[in-house]
Amino acid sequence: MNSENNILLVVNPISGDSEKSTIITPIIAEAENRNFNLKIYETSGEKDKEAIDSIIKDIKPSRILVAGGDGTISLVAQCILGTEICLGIIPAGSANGIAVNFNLPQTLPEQIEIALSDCTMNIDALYINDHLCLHIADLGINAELIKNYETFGVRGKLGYFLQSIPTILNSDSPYHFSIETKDGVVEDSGILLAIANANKFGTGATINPSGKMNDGKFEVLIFKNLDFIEIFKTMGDQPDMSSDFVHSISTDNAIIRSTTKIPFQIDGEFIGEINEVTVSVAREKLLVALPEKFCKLHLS
Ligand SMILES: Nc1ncnc2c1ncn2[C@@H]1O[C@H](COP(=O)(O)OP(=O)(O)OP(=O)(O)O)[C@@H](O)[C@H]1O
Repeated sequence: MNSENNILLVVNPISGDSEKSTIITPIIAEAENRNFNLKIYETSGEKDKEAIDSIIKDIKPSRILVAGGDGTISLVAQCILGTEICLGIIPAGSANGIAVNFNLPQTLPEQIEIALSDCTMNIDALYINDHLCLHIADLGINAELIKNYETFGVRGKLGYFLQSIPTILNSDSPYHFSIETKDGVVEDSGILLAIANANKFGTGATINPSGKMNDGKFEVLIFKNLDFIEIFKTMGDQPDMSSDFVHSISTDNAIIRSTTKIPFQIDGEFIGEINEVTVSVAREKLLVALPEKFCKLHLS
């Protein structure tokens, strides 16, 4: 049984290269306003999961707020998946792909309001080769870009931009993929294969407009080429992309194979170069506090 008034705030002090006191102080004030008992845990990068599991056991929070990036959100999600503990997101990372997907507002007071609100939804999580995925994983040119970005030294959007052209020029794509689902095996080739639980990347590009995060399914999307007109369309919320540009398969289970090893990333973290990926929807859901508009769209 969770203690309704106990709330945990998990802060990653290094995420997004930003000072966190400007986030923590207003959260402390709002928790006092609402008579919550707030405990703060600062991540160290070492054994954080064990430490958070132990605090959860100890104070039985009804909610955990995360002030960090996608990596910290994923860490907390692993601790609370399948429980009644609600996740509240205060985006404070470099890319914030998960927050962008949920259309979280830009200002801190609005973010705190949503993170503490009763507008909650149980969302799907995916297991991909034993890693948890809440957002989007992909094989190909985007993962290659993330790998190059991580070793480049220039952070933020400029770093991605500076890496994008050499990455495209030096890429081994197109790659050949075989996608096995319960409906059979599909063969296709492309520059990028995305496994999408969510709708859009942290850049705002909507690659999976019809995907729902609470339908027990995910989409495998094979992008065939670098068609700049089609890529431009993804900047809208409901892009009507040509089937010559993207091939979409909706499923709850898949094994994806390729003839060569391909760069692979999950939720913005470069995993390595691999040629086989097994994906399934987790039986347990993740309870998240979200903007009303997002919940309405997904529950309609
Ligand atoms: N105190 C710390 N010192 C060094 N590294 C830390 C510390 N706390 C957490 N980390 C590391 O931070 C990483 C997670 O960062 P996170 O994803 O939250 O932020 P980000 O990378 O800036 O944002 P995003 O994932 O949105 O791009 C993990 O690798 C974790 O081990």
